[in-house]
Amino acid sequence: MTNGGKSTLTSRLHKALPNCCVIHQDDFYKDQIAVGEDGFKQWDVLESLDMEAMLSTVRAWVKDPRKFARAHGVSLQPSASDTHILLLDGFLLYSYKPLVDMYSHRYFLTVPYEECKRRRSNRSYMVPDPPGLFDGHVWPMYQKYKREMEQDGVEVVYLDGTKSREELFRQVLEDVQNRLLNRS
Ligand SMILES: Nc1ncnc2c1ncn2[C@@H]1O[C@H](COP(=O)(O)OP(=O)(O)OP(=O)(O)O)[C@@H](O)[C@H]1O
Ligand SMILES: NC(=O)c1ccc[n+]([C@@H]2O[C@H](CO)[C@@H](O)[C@H]2O)c1
Repeated sequence: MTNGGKSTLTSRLHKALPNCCVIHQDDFYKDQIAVGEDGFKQWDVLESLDMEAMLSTVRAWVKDPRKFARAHGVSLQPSASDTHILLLDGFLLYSYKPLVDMYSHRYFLTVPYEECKRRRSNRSYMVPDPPGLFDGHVWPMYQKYKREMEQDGVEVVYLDGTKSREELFRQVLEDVQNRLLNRS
């Protein structure tokens, strides 16, 4: 969800994991964002993101992670490990069918409504939120997509975004490391 702490956690994991690349969904916003029936620019709908371009970027990593890492300035471990990790950071990652089944791990950070609204009110996006956007658009869209995701049976590991940054980082790092070990 918005302001759950995704970018903060992603950045920590990126630094800690070897051979690790990151793709941010926010980098795939279209140039033109439509105005909806709710009267707001539709920042929080899937149609405002160029998901085909994001999918192509993910596929480029899948095809050749080394080449992808080099092209994105990620330094690779010269030695043994042939494990490559791609982190995706985004608020609508589990609502775009072509990507959903490609993930090996799915995490979902949540915070209560009040905390989400409080954090959001302290943020300054490239385009500032107009008055009423949170309750009139952001929150209802969050609820809609989350409901659809659950109805579609997409399995995610929910993370409590009110935990400290350190605790969240440790929890996910441990989980990822365990899964990587169990895989081999
Ligand atoms: N574990 C945490 N505890 C308290 N505050 C946090 C925590 N993680 C992040 N924050 C703060 O919450 C705000 C949102 O964090 P962040 O940018 O990581 O969220 P996000 O989910 O990527 O947001 P969005 O995608 O909606 O822009 C920031 O001000 C950040 O410093
Ligand atoms: N990245 C942007 O340009 C931008 C502009 C306006 C609003 N947002 C918000 O970012 C969140 C996703 O990270 C969504 O909730 C958007 O409303 C982003």
